[in-house]
Amino acid sequence: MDTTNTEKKKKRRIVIKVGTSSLIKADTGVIHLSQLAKICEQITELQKSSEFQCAIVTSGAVGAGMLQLGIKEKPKELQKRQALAAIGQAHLMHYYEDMFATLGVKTAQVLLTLENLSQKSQYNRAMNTFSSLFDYDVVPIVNENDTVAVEELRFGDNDTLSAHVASLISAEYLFLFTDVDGLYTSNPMKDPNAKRIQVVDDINKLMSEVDVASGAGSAGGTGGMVTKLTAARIASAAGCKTVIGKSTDMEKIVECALGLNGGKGGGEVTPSLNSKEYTLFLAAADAAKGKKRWMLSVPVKDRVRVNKEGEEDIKSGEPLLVKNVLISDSNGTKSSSNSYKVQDCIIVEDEEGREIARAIVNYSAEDLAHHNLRVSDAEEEFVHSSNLCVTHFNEEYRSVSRNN
Ligand SMILES: N[C@@H](CCC(=O)OP(=O)(O)O)C(=O)O
Repeated sequence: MDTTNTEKKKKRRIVIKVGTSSLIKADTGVIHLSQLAKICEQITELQKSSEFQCAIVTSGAVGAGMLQLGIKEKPKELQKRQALAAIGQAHLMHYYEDMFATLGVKTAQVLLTLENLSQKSQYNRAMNTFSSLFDYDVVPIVNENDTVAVEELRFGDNDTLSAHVASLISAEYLFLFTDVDGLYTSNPMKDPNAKRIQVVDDINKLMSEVDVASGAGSAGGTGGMVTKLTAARIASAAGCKTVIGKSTDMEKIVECALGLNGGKGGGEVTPSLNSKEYTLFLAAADAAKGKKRWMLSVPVKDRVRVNKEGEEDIKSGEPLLVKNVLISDSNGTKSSSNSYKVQDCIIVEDEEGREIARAIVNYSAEDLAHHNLRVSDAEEEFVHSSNLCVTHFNEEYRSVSRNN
């Protein structure tokens, strides 16, 4: 066979997010070295297989900073946490670098803020940088740039950051490793009837069935189940599958999800996955691309509800018209906090308040609330179709978008 013309095989990209609870021992506050070693070994195996390119999103900078200064309780003041992150980040990277160097893998530190990704030019720069890092066969180790992030432009938690990274690098899988073995119907520590959810293909349905708030994060971390669902929704819209599982089960989860043990499936979802100890979120059949994908990284300013007609239009790729946006009615019932401006990014909800899309709007809340505009400009586009990114996926949405 002529190998000179053989196309270079595209590698499968994977994002692995490791939470504070997996890296710092809760009782002593020290780095969990054996766990860190396991994570690095697992990633080394994937990276050296020539099939995968891996990025790590790691928490633990604040925890490592606390360890350095001998502080036992996480301070409430943001400023102090940001200082601790600055102290701990270098310490954390030192552990990763040492461990990976022993295993023969090179690493890079990438610190990002939501503000970076919300600027299209910086988003593109970051995308290209990741691409070059992968070409150099280096593992990017990502964290939020905690020291400079301002409140309104912070990811705030690394679950969300990891989903943005997965979207940015077109990852096939996002693994959210934590101290629980998946998403439960309620808190398994308190409710003996709590059941683990195996496969999720409709986040909105799931949110109506699950007591998400009960699955809060650990004391050392920031995220919980709510942030994991937000992450899964972003990743799914970007065409990436999300897995939530225990970091101690990392090896078997990664092997199973990626199809490394069975071989044949090549990582595709099979019914046999249903019996594994993690929760798998499926990806959108039609992943958002280009500008629509970038929109997933633009901070959301408000939420707006639409009627059934508006929902149908969004589903079939049509623009959202002014007349289909629900604004305050004569009883004063409001569908949004009315604070968005022209060209802001908002979440579009159905009549029941379930997220269906992200949108960049042509009118401000004030414009819309103005009666004259509503009557005369009802057929105007509130959002152009190129500025609408669907973030809700189930069978109905998939089959509609497939047919278009
Ligand atoms: N950027 C922060 C992590 C914030 C965070 O999301 O923590 P976690 O809930 O443990 O994933 C740090 O490095 O400490």
